[in-house]
Amino acid sequence: MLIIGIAGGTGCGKTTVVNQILEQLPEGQVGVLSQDAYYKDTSHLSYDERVKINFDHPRSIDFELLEAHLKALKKGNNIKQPVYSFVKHNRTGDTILTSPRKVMIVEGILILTNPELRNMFDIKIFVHADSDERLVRRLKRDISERGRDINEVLTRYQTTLKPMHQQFIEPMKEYADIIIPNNKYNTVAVNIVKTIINERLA
Ligand SMILES: Nc1ncnc2c1ncn2[C@@H]1O[C@H](COP(=O)(O)OP(=O)(O)O)[C@@H](O)[C@H]1O
Ligand SMILES: Nc1ccn([C@@H]2O[C@H](COP(=O)(O)O)[C@@H](O)[C@H]2O)c(=O)n1
Repeated sequence: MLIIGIAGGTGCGKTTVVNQILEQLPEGQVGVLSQDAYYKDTSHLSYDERVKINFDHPRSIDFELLEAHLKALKKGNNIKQPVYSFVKHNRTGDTILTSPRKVMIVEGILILTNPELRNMFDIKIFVHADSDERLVRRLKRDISERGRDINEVLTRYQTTLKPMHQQFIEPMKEYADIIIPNNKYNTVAVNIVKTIINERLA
């Protein structure tokens, strides 16, 4: 199994890059684990308490479960990937049955901060977009898709997102094998990653 880790700040385009990679590749050969599915279970908290969580700090992620799932897939076992709701700030209780594939992609803002997980990646990719571009994208996406308003996004950006990005995410570039500049759609870089994957699948 070839395991590719794709990191980068919120709104840099990780999900978009993953979807571009998956386009035209043979169906069922490449699987995806999203760090967002591994936000810790917060069922014991009220909604008002959940809203206040710092979702950009590594402690908000259930890395133990993510690592256990990746190890299980590597051994050839199926896993049940949790489904997360950005509206409820919690897991929904549903799961998605995920089978091992020849190539597994793990994507998320903080996946390179965890040394055990980082060591499992054969290729580490960091997607870069400037912070103003990421903020604009995040505003548009969170308002249209994640049930937020402008005040929520900007307050979260100033209080947690920006400082956590500087403290935990940006320094992870140091570990990257490939940095994809993504202020604009970058088909050249995506095609290079696709070529590497196709070689593995051949
Ligand atoms: N290169 C790009 N140029 C313009 N918009 C982009 C680009 N990449 C992604 N987007 C848009 O920005 C938003 C955030 O992208 P997404 O892939 O969800 O980022 P991430 O997964 O890193 O948070 C989405 O609405 C997406 O369509
Ligand atoms: N309940 C939550 C959980 C996370 N977030 C934000 O999501 C961002 C990470 O996801 P991307 O798809 O943007 O990489 C992260 O910056 C968290 O602030 C949230 O808003 N609510």
